[in-house]
Amino acid sequence: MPPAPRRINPPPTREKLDYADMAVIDLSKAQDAKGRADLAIQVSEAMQTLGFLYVINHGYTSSQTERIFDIADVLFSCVDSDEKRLYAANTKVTGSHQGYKPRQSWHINNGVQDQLEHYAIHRNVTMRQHPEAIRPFLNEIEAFARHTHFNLRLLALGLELPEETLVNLHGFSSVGETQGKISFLRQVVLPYLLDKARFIKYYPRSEDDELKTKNVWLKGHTDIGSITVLYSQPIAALQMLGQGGKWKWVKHIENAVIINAGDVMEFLSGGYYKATIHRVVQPPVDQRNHTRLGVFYFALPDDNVQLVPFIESPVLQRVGIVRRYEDADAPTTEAWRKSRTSAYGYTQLKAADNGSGVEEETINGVLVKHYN
Ligand SMILES: O=C(O)CCC(=O)C(=O)O
Ligand SMILES: [Fe+2]
Repeated sequence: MPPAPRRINPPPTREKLDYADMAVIDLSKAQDAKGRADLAIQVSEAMQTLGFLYVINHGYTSSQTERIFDIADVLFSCVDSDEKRLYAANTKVTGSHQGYKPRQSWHINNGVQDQLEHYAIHRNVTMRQHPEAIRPFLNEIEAFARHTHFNLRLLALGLELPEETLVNLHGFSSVGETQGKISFLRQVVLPYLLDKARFIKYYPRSEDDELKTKNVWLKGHTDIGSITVLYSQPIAALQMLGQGGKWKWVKHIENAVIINAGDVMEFLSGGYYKATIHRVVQPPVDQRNHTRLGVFYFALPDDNVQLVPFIESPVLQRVGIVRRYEDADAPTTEAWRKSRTSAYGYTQLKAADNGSGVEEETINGVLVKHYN
């Protein structure tokens, strides 16, 4: 394997934080059908309540995970600013994140721009050119992206869909059959063939920026796609909006991944799986002054998929479907992804009428909220 500079993280914080009580899904128990059925129930419950869960024993060893973080940092530490400009995503125009997002391109609050840089790579790593320093690692990034298939089986099982069908569908790669009624399996399994890995590096900010934004680094939001997979790392900063409107910290678990559903999953599951609001804030005192590196996997269905709820699911037939729009008005993934992505951080948000401090925008007829 080509060498990558080693990146050393600080130890986990010693501060007592108000942590979210998230379910821990142990994938080593997924060896047999009974184990998988039990896990599916746990996943389903977690997705309907907190909307955030941990997965452990996901098949990557700690050193494999560390290696991915080292590789991710190459994109930020080993590429100079001229070359970064060459590979800029130009998200506002393209509605796509592929490439670099430079620091200070999104508005956070009170005139303060973000201090995070990110790089997104499509699962098919050959789709675009990448900076020279990262080229030796593209095979490993592709393997990493493929590695994340596992979550979907459990999420689909939670909707009482046949497990074997899912397994068989893992090799499914055609995206041309999207006319007529598309099955949920296809909509939810397909994403893993089509979406992207994203690496984010957050830089410490000035005291002035901290004051003006009340320590918010990335505003409260729901994710755009179906599922986000986030590799747990020790710098505390991620918070989710818990029941009762209280922000809870997400605790680091060594070599766990954190999974949450996004808007698309909420649409497809008729509100059954919740897209939970989360944000990033300044880390606790003993972890400030460090950069914070994040490794993510964002799943999105194929661009042609119309985001209508999966009416075949026995679970949804029992509990009922909550629609955010009429089926006839449902956006395609492409329309949703492009308008959400190009608006994020760039549009002027409107304060909600109820004085709650929440800001709003309307995307494809769906009200999208941002929290401070
Ligand atoms: O940095 C994190 O922990 C979360 C980032 C996030 O929410 C996002 O990129 O959508
Ligand atoms: Fe997010």
